[in-house]
Amino acid sequence: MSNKTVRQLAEVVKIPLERLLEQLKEAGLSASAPDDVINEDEKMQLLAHLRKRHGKDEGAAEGSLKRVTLKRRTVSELKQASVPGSTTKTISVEIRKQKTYIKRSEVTESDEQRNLELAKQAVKGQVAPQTESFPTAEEPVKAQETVLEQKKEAAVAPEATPAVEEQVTAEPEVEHIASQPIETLSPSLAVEEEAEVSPVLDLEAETDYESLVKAKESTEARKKQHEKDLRLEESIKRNAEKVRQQASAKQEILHRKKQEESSRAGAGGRDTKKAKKKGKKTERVNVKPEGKHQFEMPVEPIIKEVTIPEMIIVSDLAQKMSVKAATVIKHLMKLGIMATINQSIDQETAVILVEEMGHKAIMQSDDDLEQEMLAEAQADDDNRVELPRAPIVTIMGHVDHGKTSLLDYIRKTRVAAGEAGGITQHIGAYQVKTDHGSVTFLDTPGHAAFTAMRARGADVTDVVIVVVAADDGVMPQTKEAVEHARAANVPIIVAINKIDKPDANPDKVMQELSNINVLAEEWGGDVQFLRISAKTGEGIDDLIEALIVQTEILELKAPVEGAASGIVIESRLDKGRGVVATVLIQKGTLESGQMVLCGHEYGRVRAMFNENGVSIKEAGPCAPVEILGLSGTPNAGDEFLVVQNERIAKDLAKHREDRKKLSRHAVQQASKLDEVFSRMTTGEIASVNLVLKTDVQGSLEALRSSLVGLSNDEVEVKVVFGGVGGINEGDANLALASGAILMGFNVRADATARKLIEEKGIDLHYYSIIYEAIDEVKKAISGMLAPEIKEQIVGLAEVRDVFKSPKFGAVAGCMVVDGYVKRNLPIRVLRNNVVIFEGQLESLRRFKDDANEVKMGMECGIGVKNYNDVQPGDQIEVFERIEVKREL
Ligand SMILES: Nc1nc2c(ncn2[C@@H]2O[C@H](COP(=O)(O)OP(=O)(O)OP(=O)(O)O)[C@@H](O)[C@H]2O)c(=O)[nH]1
Repeated sequence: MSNKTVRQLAEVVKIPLERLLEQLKEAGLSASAPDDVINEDEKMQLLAHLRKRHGKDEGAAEGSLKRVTLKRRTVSELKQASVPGSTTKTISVEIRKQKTYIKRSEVTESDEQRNLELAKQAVKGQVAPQTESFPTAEEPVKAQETVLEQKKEAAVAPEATPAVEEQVTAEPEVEHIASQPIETLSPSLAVEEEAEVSPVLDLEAETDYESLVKAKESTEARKKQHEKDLRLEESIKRNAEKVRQQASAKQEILHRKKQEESSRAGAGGRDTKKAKKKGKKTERVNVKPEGKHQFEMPVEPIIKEVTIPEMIIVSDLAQKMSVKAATVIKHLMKLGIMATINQSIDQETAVILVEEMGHKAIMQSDDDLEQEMLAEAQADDDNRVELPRAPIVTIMGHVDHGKTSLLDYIRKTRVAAGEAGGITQHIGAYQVKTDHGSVTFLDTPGHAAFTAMRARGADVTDVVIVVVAADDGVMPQTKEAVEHARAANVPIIVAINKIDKPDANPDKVMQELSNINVLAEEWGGDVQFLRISAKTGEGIDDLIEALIVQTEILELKAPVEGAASGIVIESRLDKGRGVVATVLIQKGTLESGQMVLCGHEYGRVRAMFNENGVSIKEAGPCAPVEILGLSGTPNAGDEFLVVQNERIAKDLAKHREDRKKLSRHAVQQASKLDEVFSRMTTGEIASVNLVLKTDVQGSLEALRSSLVGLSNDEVEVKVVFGGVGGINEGDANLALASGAILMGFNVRADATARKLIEEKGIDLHYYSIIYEAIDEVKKAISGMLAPEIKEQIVGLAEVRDVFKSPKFGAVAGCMVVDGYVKRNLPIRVLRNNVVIFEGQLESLRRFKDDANEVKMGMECGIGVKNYNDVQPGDQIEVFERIEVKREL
């Protein structure tokens, strides 16, 4: 606030000196010369005079002045050397600034609201660029906006200035102005505070000083508003801080809890540590808000009801009793059982253990558990209306007799003609529509597949077509097919094929079949015989007719309504589509999108296709369909059913998987020879089923008739299948499916059959004397099986080469492939799994030394006493005779 001379004032307010002198004179001030000094009071006096002269008092000014526009014009010069060394270029830049201030009262309520919002956003750090704001020096946003305005208005002088330079010049200018002390910008007038944003006033238009005062007032009002906003902002911040504090308090509690747990783990011994290492869940501790444990030590022992399935893993049992596995193992040791944490123990042992530990054991059979779960899974099944259904047919026969050709012919003519699109892919089953109804064919030709399915518990086939070539007659596999179909109690239809061939002799076929008790209707029997040609199609319609007739006799029925169930025919993993399973629906209707369980796999049916690859939404009984969406590939023969929800499907699948792991031998335990009598006496069985394999046809017939002759009033001895040759997988499957005992007379099981026999626990007996076999079965059915000497095979060696030795004769260079070979034990020589010699070892050598025993994986030289016909490829079986105590 300094005094100024009249000249200085005229310069500052930019009006001619004379005019100012005149105005001073009019106002009655003493200053009359340019160098006279004017003080603050005189300035105010001049101001009052000017107001009066324009007839404006304060009130009027207040009413009228609502908007003030401040302008500033600056001209500056920029020096620029474009290239180093060249002459410097001077650029003039003129910048005009304009700012409009709106009186506070004009600000509408909505503007205030928006301001409030802005304040809130500022707290959150989300201020959006504004297009309008107030001249509050504190707002950094404002300065930035001013720059934007300047940029818009900057008028570039004749020497065109690049936009970049313009910006460079304009920006610091504003910052500079904003930070300058107010006084230096407006030294002479009482509007200093405004000057921070409006440095130079254009008084030429005699802008009213009063309005500037008003502007000052409105700025104060805005400031107040701003303060209010700031207070709001503060309160928002405080709230945010509160929330933060609460969160960190929570964090603190969690942290403390963890620390407590880890300190307890440190003191709790090895078990807890181990459990942690393995990533097992440790017991959850509830912490009260004050950080206290909720757990209270039980005051008396808790007696639990422990359900025990047929087999249970030690760790699971421990968990059920809420004790450590080590405790269970300790108790098991007391019972004389050494078991590890992952081993399973049987139900009886588990019950004793549970009772011993003071709990109550509830025995639960796996079947009960599964039935319970299934009952929960399936809707009420009993009250559904059953309607006639199509027969399910399997085609069997000897190699090259025309099974595939017959299937192909039916498929091509029937399916392709009836359905648009024709055959697009292979599917394990397909349905043929006829005038009298439909027929479903299982495209798994051969009795091996048929029996393998049965062995897995899937008796799907209603009728078997046995194909016999008219030019070839009944062959070994024809007989096998007949026997397999009979073992399954399935009616047979005989198709005499290739009747178009000149050398066809259907009568011969009929004759041969009658020899194995397959008698044609026209010969007084009960089997339909049809003459067909899979090549020309002759008689095939009649064959289908015959099938329909057979269906009528069988009165096949199935419910159409309700949840579907059936059998898995085959499954595969498709690269593009995932698991593809072909299922045959036996009951109910399967709909796309339903949850299904197949063996130990499950999933929602994502898509469904019929045998022609056409997408369908639902399928009824006897329809074969491909379904997508299962969790894995189920086995052929697995049962499939629709369940209510995924949880049940998952539980059942897991239960089945566990059961499979635990009880591998459960399936066939019921068919042991030494259990025959006890099962007979309990009324469980009334027949002894046998599968016989012999070295020659003669011994087969002799054995068969002798064994069947053992039947009496109480029990029937049935040979479900008899054949010549080594025991193969099909024989093992048949024994499994028909609950039969396998008997090998001078024959052995091949590797695959051995694996299956071992896996399923099938009872297999080898004999080399017919009398022995008969005697054993006789004793079994009369309950007289006494302790006796049993043979146990201890090793098997394969003959790789044969050398002639002057001392020992033929010496077989062998590799021991199983068990061990011992010098003093008896041996047998096998060729193609048939026994060709039984005797003793003459010599056993490793390199040039005599050996007493040679183990699996080692080579040795074997000389067989009194036998010189050993050949490469033969097998030498070493066995010992041990005494077995029988328990009936
Ligand atoms: N002339 C004539 N040839 C036939 C007839 N049926 C089949 N064949 C021929 O017999 C041969 C064997 O037929 P397949 O259908 O492959 O016999 P398969 O029983 O399925 O044979 P495998 O699958 O090996 O067990 C093929 O060359 C067929 O063309 C027929 O009715 N007449």
